[in-house]
Amino acid sequence: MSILTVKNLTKQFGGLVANSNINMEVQKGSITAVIGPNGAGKTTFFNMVTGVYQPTSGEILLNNESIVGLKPHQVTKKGIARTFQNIRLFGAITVLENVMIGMHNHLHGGLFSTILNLPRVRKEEKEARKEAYRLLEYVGLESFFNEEARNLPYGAQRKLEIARALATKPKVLLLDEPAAGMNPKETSELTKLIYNMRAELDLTIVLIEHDMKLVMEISEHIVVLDHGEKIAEGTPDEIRNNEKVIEAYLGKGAATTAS
Ligand SMILES: Nc1ncnc2c1ncn2[C@@H]1O[C@H](COP(=O)(O)OP(=O)(O)OP(=O)(O)O)[C@@H](O)[C@H]1O
Repeated sequence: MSILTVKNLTKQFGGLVANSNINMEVQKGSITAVIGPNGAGKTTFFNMVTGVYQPTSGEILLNNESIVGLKPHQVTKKGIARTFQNIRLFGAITVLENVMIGMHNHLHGGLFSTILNLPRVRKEEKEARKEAYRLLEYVGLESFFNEEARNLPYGAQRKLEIARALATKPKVLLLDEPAAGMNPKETSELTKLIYNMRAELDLTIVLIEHDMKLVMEISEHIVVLDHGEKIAEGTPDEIRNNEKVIEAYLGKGAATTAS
């Protein structure tokens, strides 16, 4: 069953067509990768799905319901969360507080009740802290809970972004280059985390990634973009051996090196 469907999705920036008539179905519970050379339109695609950009034309359906026209926070509420290519954390507040920010979409206490320090709000905040800590444990960052986010090593900051995205209780998680800047040990931990999240949290995961070892190891389905167009899609084996993809992106050694 397709949880996320895009139909003829197009985005133009002036004369530049960043996404051209993209059609795609993301199966519920799958791990899908979107790959392609720099400038192929991958992040633009994520930006449309998350409401950051409005498409020039085309449809985006979450569980058969159109999400075109929604603002980013409304898309988050519908169940799509993301991380960013350039990490976007609040550096000067703690790791735990960064995760709590991800929760504000489903907390009830408004400004007035917060100012009045109502018992209901205090209780809610206490529970939010507990839940945030639990998410930090889940991604393996609990020992950093009281650190300022900017003091975390790079790989840990990437994991913190994932914890914050999980705090919004998503159905679909979009990861934009989650392994960028990670060392091999961190990448292998990340691979495990992605697998576990999908299995344990009933998630569908879509990732943009240049690390082909990770992509080939983890994805069930791969979509390849080049110059804004979808040039191929299929299983890792099909993509690894696809002439067009080898030509545009993977290079000649791909069939042997990224296995
Ligand atoms: N806000 C914008 N205004 C104008 N052009 C843009 C904008 N956002 C993206 N583009 C252009 O759209 C094209 C696709 O960019 P995009 O960032 O989606 O590529 P990408 O595949 O994510 O690349 P990378 O792998 O380098 O992150 C590029 O030519 C880029 O310069």
